[in-house]
Amino acid sequence: MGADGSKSSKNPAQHKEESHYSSGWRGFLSSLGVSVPSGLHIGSRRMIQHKRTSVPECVPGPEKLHTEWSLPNFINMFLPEFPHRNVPGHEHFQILGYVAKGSFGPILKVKDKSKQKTYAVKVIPKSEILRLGVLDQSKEEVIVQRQVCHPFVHDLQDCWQTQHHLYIMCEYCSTGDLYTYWEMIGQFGEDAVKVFAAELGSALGFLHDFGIIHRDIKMENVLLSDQGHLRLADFGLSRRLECGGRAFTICGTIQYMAPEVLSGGPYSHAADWWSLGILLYAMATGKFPVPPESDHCCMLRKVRCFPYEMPRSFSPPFALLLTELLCKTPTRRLRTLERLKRQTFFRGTPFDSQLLQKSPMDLILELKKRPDRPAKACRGVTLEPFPISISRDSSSNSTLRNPSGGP
Ligand SMILES: Nc1ncnc2c1ncn2[C@@H]1O[C@H](COP(=O)(O)OP(=O)(O)OP(=O)(O)O)[C@@H](O)[C@H]1O
Repeated sequence: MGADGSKSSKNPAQHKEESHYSSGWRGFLSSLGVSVPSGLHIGSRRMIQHKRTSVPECVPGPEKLHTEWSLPNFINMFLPEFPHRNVPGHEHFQILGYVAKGSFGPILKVKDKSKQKTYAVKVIPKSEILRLGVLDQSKEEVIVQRQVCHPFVHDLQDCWQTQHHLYIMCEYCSTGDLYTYWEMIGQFGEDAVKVFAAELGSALGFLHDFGIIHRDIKMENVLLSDQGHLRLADFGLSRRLECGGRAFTICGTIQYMAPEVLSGGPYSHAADWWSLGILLYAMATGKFPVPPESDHCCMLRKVRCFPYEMPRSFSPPFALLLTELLCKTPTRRLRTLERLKRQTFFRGTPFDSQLLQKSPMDLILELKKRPDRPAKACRGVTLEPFPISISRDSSSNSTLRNPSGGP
């Protein structure tokens, strides 16, 4: 399947290359004692988009990558962000299972034997990072996640590299992600949406004060604590942007991308607030205002034409909030936490992390007990109908390689 949910038109070389990775991954996971479901296709949606849009022709194939880089270089280029360790750590970690298919490699559930704690570890082949030209972005993910500490942001616990892989380890969230519950319930009432909006808005306000744009706000990246409260995760597309700075890279997940991102910029932190508006709209209605298109040009045309009128079922304060978030002109959009807090929709809502988390999210905890949850939660092992994608145009490659600023 392609990123648009349709059958992809891969040429034989692409098929060969993907099966190379899949079999490599199957071997790797099997060697760690993880059984891989036969339906699993480890060729991510992001990778398909990269191939189509941004891989320069001179990038060597995976076989060459292994032989062309001498071992010290293959390690040095990921230093100092990823300290080198010799083995994945069979003696330290017990692999408990497979969590999801990530964009670049699987996410595994592991137990630290000495601490008796459970973690989620993203295992990324270095060859994928180099093939897709996202070395700096992979470092940016851990630099950003190390810098931030906030009750609604998922913490980075550790990261390291071995000869061929990068490892990014976070605390394991047994409750899973918001997308799973959205799929189970179809839509959420405004009371639940309000709590998630306040928590996610608080996380965005905090990140933006640090100069960080997340760039991939979506339900799959909202993990939930044991009490069902929000933990924003996946900083794989985030970047630091100084006040007044602008970005140009077309990236994110297509149905959540702001018009100024889809058009190739310039854009800034306001783009995350648009994505928040899309997420809240989808939570409350069960569908996206504009369904995902196969490429960003089609999506941009649809977004530009769409009136973003709010359904009559929305309360007036909620409709007003979404109208302000889904404003196509970024400078007029609701784009600060202060302005979010002043919305009538949040009257009486305490924007304090402890007070927001005082009561458990009963709805989530009830849904967590439902027998159909495991089937919804393991969507990572099957092909998804939605595009969860990254798309970059060739002119924007330099932006990804220069995460600390500039176009
Ligand atoms: N710490 C965690 N605890 C529980 N589940 C997790 C954790 N981290 C990730 N997951 C699950 O794995 C999925 C993919 O994780 P993540 O988004 O970090 O990877 P990714 O490689 O960036 O993939 P994608 O491109 O799909 O966003 C999440 O949607 C979530 O369901």
